Amino acid sequence: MNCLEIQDVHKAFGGIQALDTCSLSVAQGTITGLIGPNGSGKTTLFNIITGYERADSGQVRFQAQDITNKAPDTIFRLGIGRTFQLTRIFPRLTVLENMHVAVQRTDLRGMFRWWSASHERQRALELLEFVGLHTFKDLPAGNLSFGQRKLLEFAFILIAEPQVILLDEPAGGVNPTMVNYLADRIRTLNQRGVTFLIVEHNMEFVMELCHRVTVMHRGTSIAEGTPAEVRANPGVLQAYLGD
Ligand SMILES: Nc1ncnc2c1ncn2[C@@H]1O[C@H](COP(=O)(O)OP(=O)(O)OP(=O)(O)O)[C@@H](O)[C@H]1O
Repeated sequence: MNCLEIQDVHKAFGGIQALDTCSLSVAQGTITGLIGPNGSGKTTLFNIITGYERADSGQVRFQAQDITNKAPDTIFRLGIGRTFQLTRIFPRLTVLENMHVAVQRTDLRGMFRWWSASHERQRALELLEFVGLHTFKDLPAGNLSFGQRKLLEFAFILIAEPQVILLDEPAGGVNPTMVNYLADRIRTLNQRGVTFLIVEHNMEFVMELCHRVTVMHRGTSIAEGTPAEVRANPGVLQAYLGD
């Protein structure tokens, strides 16, 4: 079953057609990679799925429900969490305080009104432990490395227990040990039933981690399959070489 379906989405920025009749689907319970050359429309597609950009036309469905152009907080509440290419943390607050801020953000406040302060703290600590940051909980988040900040952002979205998680370049600028650790956390969550859609330029990471891979080129999906199928597809190499 597909949990996410994108159908014939168009999006232009002025004269630039960022998405052009873009269709793809993400099967429930998979880790799906979204790859493609720079400027092929991957981040624009993420922004449209999560409500940060409006589609000019086309449809986005989540669990068979039309979510096209709904507000980001509505989509988040429905169960789609995402991270961004650049991290969004408060550097002078501690790691734990950053977790509390994440809970307090408007889009989460309504969902967790019933949380007591102690429950919130316990859940925040559990998630910090899950992403391996619990020993840093009392340090300013600004002291964290770039990779650790990405793990902290990952913990933010886990607060809401999303069914689908969209990760935008999770391995970009992150050292290899941290990349392996992140892959392990993604696999663990996937085994618990979370579906992933991951934009990533690190091919080794994508090919080892993902069950399915979709390739974008000039605003549309040009190939889809297992990592081995995509790797063997001559059209994919052509897209990267710039036809
Ligand atoms: N807000 C915007 N205003 C104008 N043009 C934009 C905007 N966002 C994206 N674009 C353009 O749309 C096209 C697709 O960009 P997008 O960032 O979605 O590609 P991408 O595949 O994510 O690239 P990258 O791998 O470099 O992150 C590019 O030509 C880009 O310059």
